[in-house]
Amino acid sequence: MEQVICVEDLKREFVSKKGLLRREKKVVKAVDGISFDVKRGEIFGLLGQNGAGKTTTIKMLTTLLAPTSGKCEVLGYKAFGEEKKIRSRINFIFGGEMGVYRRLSARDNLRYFSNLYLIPKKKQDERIDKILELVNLKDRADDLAETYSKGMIQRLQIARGLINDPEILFMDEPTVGLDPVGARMLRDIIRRLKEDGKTVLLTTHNLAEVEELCDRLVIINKGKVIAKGTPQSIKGSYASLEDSYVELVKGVSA
Ligand SMILES: Nc1ncnc2c1ncn2[C@@H]1O[C@H](COP(=O)(O)OP(=O)(O)OP(=O)(O)O)[C@@H](O)[C@H]1O
Repeated sequence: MEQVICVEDLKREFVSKKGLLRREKKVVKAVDGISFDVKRGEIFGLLGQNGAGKTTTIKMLTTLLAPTSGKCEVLGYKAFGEEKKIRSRINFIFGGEMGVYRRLSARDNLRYFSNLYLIPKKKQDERIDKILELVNLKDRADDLAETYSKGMIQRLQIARGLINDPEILFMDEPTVGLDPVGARMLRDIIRRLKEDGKTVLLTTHNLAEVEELCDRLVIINKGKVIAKGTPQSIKGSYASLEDSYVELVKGVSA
């Protein structure tokens, strides 16, 4: 299978000033030499405790943040240096309620983002209808987003993330704050994206979700990879992936 993400010994440091006179430098190694790859069509999980370096990694992969060093390639191009070749072919969704206009309907939100991506007017209606259908928003497509539930807003965010028909969709905690029904609907959508041939890289703190959805995953802790493989291989002889995860994280923190 074709590799669409390749990360090797990737590092990102942040330097901040501390102390009363802000003369002391503090270096945070947010991502400290991680390596993994993602193949086309996979649902790939990026897991780790708060502050492990997940968002920093996603920002580098989505061309929003420059690495300090290491290899960070997406669709065969350098995420920093060749970002123009990547941007039109990927998209990302961050959990929470940012990224859509609440004073517009779902349809108008999607028209707006279609225009930003320079999607020809002729193609827009067909694509928007198809996406609204996929995320189960067709019935409410013309109501203002401010009247939507949290789950509907989250689905509208996914719709926004699909507007450029991306080959890779990055999702940072897509089911955060959703009730069980809403979260399940979202997982169904993610599975349908895979059936459609898309690659999905997601972060989540929900281990059952990872077990259910992900083909492979990597667990990072303090910027370093502590485990990678299929949910089954990481679970090993533990009763659940969660048990195995807790032991792994405890092991490196001891
Ligand atoms: N702009 C920044 N300046 C300084 N430190 C930063 C910056 N961005 C992130 N960090 C630090 O880098 C480390 C990794 O942060 P990151 O947001 O990548 O973690 P995360 O795994 O996404 O966490 P969470 O699950 O809480 O979202 C943390 O220690 C964080 O404080």
